[in-house]
Amino acid sequence: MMTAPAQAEEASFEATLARHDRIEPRDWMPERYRATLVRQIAQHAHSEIIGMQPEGAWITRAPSLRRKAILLAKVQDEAGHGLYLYSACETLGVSRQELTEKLIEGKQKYSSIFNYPTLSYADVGTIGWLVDGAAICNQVPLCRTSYGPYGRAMIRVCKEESFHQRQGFELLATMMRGTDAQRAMVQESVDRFWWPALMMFGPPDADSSHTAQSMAWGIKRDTNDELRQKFVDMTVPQARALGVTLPDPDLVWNDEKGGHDFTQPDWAEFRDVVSGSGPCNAQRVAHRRRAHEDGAWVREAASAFARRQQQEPQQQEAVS
Ligand SMILES: CC(C)(COP(=O)(O)OP(=O)(O)OC[C@H]1O[C@@H](n2cnc3c(N)ncnc32)[C@H](O)[C@@H]1OP(=O)(O)O)[C@@H](O)C(=O)NCCC(=O)NCCSC(=O)Cc1ccccc1
Repeated sequence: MMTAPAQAEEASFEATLARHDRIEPRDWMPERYRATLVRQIAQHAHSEIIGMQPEGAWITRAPSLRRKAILLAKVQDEAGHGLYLYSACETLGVSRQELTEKLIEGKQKYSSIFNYPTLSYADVGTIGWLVDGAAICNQVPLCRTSYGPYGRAMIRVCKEESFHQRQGFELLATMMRGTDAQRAMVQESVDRFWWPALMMFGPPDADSSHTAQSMAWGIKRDTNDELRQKFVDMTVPQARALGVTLPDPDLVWNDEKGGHDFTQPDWAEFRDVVSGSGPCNAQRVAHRRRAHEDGAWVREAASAFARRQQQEPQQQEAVS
């Protein structure tokens, strides 16, 4: 039996959701709401951090100084997105340290897309165009998510992602104006990334364990299938403008539904990748673990410095 104060708290939580208002860190929230947010925001933060690897691998091999500067800035933005998201998650009572440990122990997920390799420089453009394009489709509605710190983090993230998407499109458009070999490189890259990009939205609604509850709580604003459809409809005219073919012969406009019909990705492959058997899962997590371990001395030095500053404020002032 719920006590009267507990009932009042729950009623206030429900009323906030009904007004499409925000739940803030100090507000009462059901434990399952909190746990769902920690799961989703942590997965999102880990995706940004692991997502630095496939593109980061090309920084030293960028074809020009201009492309190198652009790629460096993009990868750096992704680190920033990871940090905002870890901060949003910390408002729910878990530390970044805890979340990082869960990631490197394989106890928390990150997006399936980053378990595929980047085999050519065109992949940098395709990731910008398709992967950031899918991320925008998914994240713009999350600016209206019911948890305040998550929604506010999404606003800046989306602005940067939309810039990333345009740089990817511009890179591919430049290659498409180049040689036959460059055009073939773009097409081959799009052929590889199309299906994994469709998987980014998660399993079909009928197999999605969390969608119904997350929609009821206003954490998610659209279902996985709705967002996938939006992504396909948005991408088809862009592919036409680029002059690339999306690798789905059954991709056609359907007047009746006002959207495209398209082939579903291979959901068995998705399950394999999510459960750890994708082409790069082991490599991605090992790399993140190594970076975390190699950075231990920096964390220790920063903590020692902060402790010393607290202990000797006057001395510090005198030095500065
Ligand atoms: C839509 C979904 C991803 C999944 O819906 P939900 O309601 O949460 O789950 P649902 O019941 O439908 O699924 C059942 C199970 O399957 C899991 N699973 C599902 N899909 C995936 C997947 N694709 N990969 C791996 N796992 C997936 C799901 O966790 C659950 O497992 P669990 O029960 O926990 O064991 C949602 O969490 C969301 O919107 N997240 C925020 C956005 C976000 O995280 N974006 C990341 C990309 S950011 C980016 O790309 C930026 C960038 C660009 C370029 C370069 C670098 C960076």
